[in-house]
Amino acid sequence: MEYTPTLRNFGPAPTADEVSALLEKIGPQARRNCRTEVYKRCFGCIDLTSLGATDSRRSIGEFTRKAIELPRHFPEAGSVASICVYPVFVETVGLAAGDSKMAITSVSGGFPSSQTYLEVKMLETAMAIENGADEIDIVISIGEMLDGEYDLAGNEIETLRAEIGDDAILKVILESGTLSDPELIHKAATIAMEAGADFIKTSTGKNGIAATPEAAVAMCLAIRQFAEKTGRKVGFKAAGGISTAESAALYYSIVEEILGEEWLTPERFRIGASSLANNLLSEIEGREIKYF
Ligand SMILES: O=C[C@H](O)COP(=O)(O)O
Repeated sequence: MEYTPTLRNFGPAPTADEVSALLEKIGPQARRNCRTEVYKRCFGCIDLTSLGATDSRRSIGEFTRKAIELPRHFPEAGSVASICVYPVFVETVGLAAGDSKMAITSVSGGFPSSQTYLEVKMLETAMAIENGADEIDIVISIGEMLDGEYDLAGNEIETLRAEIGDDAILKVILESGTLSDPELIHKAATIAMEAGADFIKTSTGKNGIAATPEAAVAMCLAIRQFAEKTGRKVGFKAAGGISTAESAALYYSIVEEILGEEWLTPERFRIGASSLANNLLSEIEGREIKYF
């Protein structure tokens, strides 16, 4: 596929000082948002994740059954947004989920390093969708981004977007902790959105520094600029190392402040997490819950 290198300027990247100032401003609201109503909304935005080396068809089947039964055990909390697994378990989730409407997210494209052939990324993605994935999470080519090979990084995403078409939601992970610099995170966000991402996502949770509030601010600003210029409202997914109810409320508050209420639904806001659900359930129920 031909890629036209068109890294357009949708708006300036924030400086580190601007990011800090915005976070300081958001702090009080984030503390006020540490309350049951917000925790419930965060719960409904979770991509409930199991991406372990020891995952098996048995363990993922059990994980899925527990996720499906959440609203029955915890009606106040309700359901999560999706279950997120490795592609080889998409079919397992689908079988265990039965007639439930639980969405299935599959990581793909050589997750978590993205270091494989584009053809392999395409085949892995096509197979995940064929097996029932509704949403695909891929990782931007981090090394190429660090080397300034922006067209190459964008080309890959665009090719995978074309492969997926409208068959699934595409989330692009920027691995913001590795990119580190707000300007580079902002650039990666823009490249991913231009190449067709439906969501941009902070981290894999597998490569050192995971989600940070600073990266979330840089990404949400890029989403806002992109929406203002193109009219397309790309979603934001915070993921990697998010385990406390307070941190979920902080990411919620960043989205609320920068993007507004219309982003605070599972259509535009997700939290990818393997160890957040019990803590949110405990806050919502007002007692310690160890369900997962
Ligand atoms: O995509 C989701 C992340 O891999 C979850 O990371 P976590 O296991 O640190 O919560």
